[in-house]
Amino acid sequence: MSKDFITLEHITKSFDSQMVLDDLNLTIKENEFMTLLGPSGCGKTTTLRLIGGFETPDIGKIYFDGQDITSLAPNERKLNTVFQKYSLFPHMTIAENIAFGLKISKKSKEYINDKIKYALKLVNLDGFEKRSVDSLSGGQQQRIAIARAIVNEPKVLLLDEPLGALDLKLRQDMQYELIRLKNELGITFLYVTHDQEEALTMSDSIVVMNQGYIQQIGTPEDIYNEPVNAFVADFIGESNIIDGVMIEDHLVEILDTRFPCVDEGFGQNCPVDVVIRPEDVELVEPEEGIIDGTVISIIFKGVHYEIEVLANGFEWLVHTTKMHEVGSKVGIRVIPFNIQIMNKPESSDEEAVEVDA
Ligand SMILES: Nc1ncnc2c1ncn2[C@@H]1O[C@H](COP(=O)(O)OP(=O)(O)OP(=O)(O)O)[C@@H](O)[C@H]1O
Repeated sequence: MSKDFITLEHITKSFDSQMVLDDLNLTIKENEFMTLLGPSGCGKTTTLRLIGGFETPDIGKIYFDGQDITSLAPNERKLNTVFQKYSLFPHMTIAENIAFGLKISKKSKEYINDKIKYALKLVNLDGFEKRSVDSLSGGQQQRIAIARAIVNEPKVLLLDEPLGALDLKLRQDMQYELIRLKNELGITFLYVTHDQEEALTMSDSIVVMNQGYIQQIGTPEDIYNEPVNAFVADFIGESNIIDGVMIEDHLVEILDTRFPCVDEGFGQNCPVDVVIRPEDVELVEPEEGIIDGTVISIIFKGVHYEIEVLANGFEWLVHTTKMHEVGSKVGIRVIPFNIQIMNKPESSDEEAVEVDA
């Protein structure tokens, strides 16, 4: 198991009396690719900027490899940050851009030239030294920004939506490049995105945030398959989220219908949130399922059809490879294992969730 590398302890941060982070605790392991994921304004960038040294916490401590770095300036931390706007210097060549940090730290010409070659090779842009910034595509510029960060040999790369400006195909290519870089260089990555698919693809672990609180920390599989609450389930992938009542262990009632499930220990007649993924809903002949409904819309999505079925007043989202017709009657079946039961939040305010990082 890798050692703890960056630790945030009881971090609180406000701007203009607005609390943005409230008692945030987080540990990032060495060589981990950790992603902060959450809706706009939930505090992801602020968390990254605190670690990078661009903001100071009101309360709390930040440790890097055992050392308290809370009050160190950004250039005194062995971290490099790549922001969404890659901020290359337009009047410099690619080589000059990459060399910028190394020149400031007064490295020899030979060392700098070797590093430029090495970094360009790593980001698959060999031979681009003399090119101007203008002559590069957005994706190539982004790769140069990453190369510029890498030559400083940071132990940690902080990436704030670094692929946000790229089109889908380039994003996907760059996602693979970043994973490759992480594996080749053994750098610890802290990555910020609001794109759940990107987070699921790239991360060793995902931190789901909402309104300044951590909702869940886990592997992509954990977060997708075992969301701790309806917010996480809704944010990560599509879901049917339905009010329910736990009748007893292994039996939940939703939409006036009883569904067998595998959960237990909620107590009798406990109100719960029931989450069912669209790919886990099976459409069968009427009366062969647990509940009957009518197909109200069908969209072809390439790999599957996205179908809405109205059953007992609820519009079920279903992903299936089988064709159906709008207006047809269907039965809905869900195997007990695919029904996730969650406690309802205690109040409408988002609650902090105790997590083991
Ligand atoms: N320097 C600042 N001054 C005042 N308010 C700020 C400042 N920086 C951030 N905030 C506020 O703090 C909250 C969290 O911002 P933050 O940028 O951390 O969110 P985020 O999750 O990264 O959002 P996004 O995905 O939109 O970038 C927002 O309400 C934002 O307006």
